Amino acid sequence: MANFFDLKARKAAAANGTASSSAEKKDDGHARVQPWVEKYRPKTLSDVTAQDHTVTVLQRTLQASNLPHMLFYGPPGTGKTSTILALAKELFGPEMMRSRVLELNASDERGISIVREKVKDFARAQLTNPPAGYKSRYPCPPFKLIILDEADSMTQDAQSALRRTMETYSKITRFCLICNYVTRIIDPLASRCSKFRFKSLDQGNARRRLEDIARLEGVPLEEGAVDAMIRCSEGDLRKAITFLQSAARLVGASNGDGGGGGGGADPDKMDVDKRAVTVRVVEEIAGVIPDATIQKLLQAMRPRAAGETYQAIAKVVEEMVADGWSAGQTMTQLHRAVVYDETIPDAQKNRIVMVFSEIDKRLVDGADEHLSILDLALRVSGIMAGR
Ligand SMILES: Nc1ncnc2c1ncn2[C@@H]1O[C@H](COP(=O)(O)OP(=O)(O)OP(=O)(O)O)[C@@H](O)[C@H]1O
Repeated sequence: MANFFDLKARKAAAANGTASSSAEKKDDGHARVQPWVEKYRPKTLSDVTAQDHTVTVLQRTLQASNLPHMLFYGPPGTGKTSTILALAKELFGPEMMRSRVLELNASDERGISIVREKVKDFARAQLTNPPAGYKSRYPCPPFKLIILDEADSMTQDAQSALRRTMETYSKITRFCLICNYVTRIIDPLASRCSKFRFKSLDQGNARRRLEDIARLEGVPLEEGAVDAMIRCSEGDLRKAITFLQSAARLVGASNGDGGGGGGGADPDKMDVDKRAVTVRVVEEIAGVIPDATIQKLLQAMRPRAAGETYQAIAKVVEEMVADGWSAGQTMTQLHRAVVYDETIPDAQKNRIVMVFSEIDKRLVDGADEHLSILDLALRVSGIMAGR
């Protein structure tokens, strides 16, 4: 039964580790670039990092060959999809994955008709039996698994319809709902599931993973580059790995094709100075304004003699606009810089935050970016000066 769409099949193949190197070659013999997020997607539960509690509980359910309905929730890029795919693979084995697992997540797969047709059809379908001898390698328990990624984007009607399907076919079909916002899952559905919270990856784990990938791909890293990837990705490991791959391609620092040949760097072939991934390259790819620029703006906003403040701020803002930095990005980074600045008293920070929210709304309403940032900087500067 071909339950996977093309995309899903490719994703699952990558998850299964079945994307052979020959499959990565185009007909003309050139290597096709494989996203490192897929290449390094955890293949087993024990490959999943930083989600120890969840992994331990799931490993127990694996030993018991039984699964409850599950709800995985948490921020993007923290391993939710990888975990359920790894679990499914360990439970059913690669051969039976095709007939026992249905994964849906595309944006057009959220309406009630999908739940009524595709999900229900799969949920009530007879189980196919594993080939002889297969069970000795994989538990392959007598149920199927439906993975609904981005379940928080399902309409309320679709979620209500799902509730019934879940109940009716629970003997032969288990569900795993995946979402970022658990509050968007209706209560009757959430209460039928065991909930697993995925947390943002901490610095240590994210660093180890990124450094491992860089080593395997032969990517030299400037000091601080991994920190920059972690900072710019805000706990989203998918984003961080993508930054690493994009940066490596930009500086021509990965082995072979940029899709990675593995095996580590060859120091003889590599001009480390020229080809290392730098902090600046990472920040550029991430669209992050250099720290020095934000500090310059903050410096201009510090209290100074009357009349000079406007000139100092206007000059920096003008340079930033000329460099193409967006108001949104400036606001995000300036906000962080101000909030973490211990020299600014809390009472002032409270007032400053109000200014940020006001300007943010104004920008959403379509106000001019240059003028809005200028206004923001001047008003925050005024508050910092005690006015
Ligand atoms: N905990 C983790 N351990 C190892 N790799 C991880 C982890 N989290 C994320 N990754 C890496 O990031 C990629 C994306 O992870 P995954 O798709 O599982 O995230 P997700 O939580 O399902 O994200 P989203 O909510 O955006 O769907 C994986 O292919 C893997 O390379």
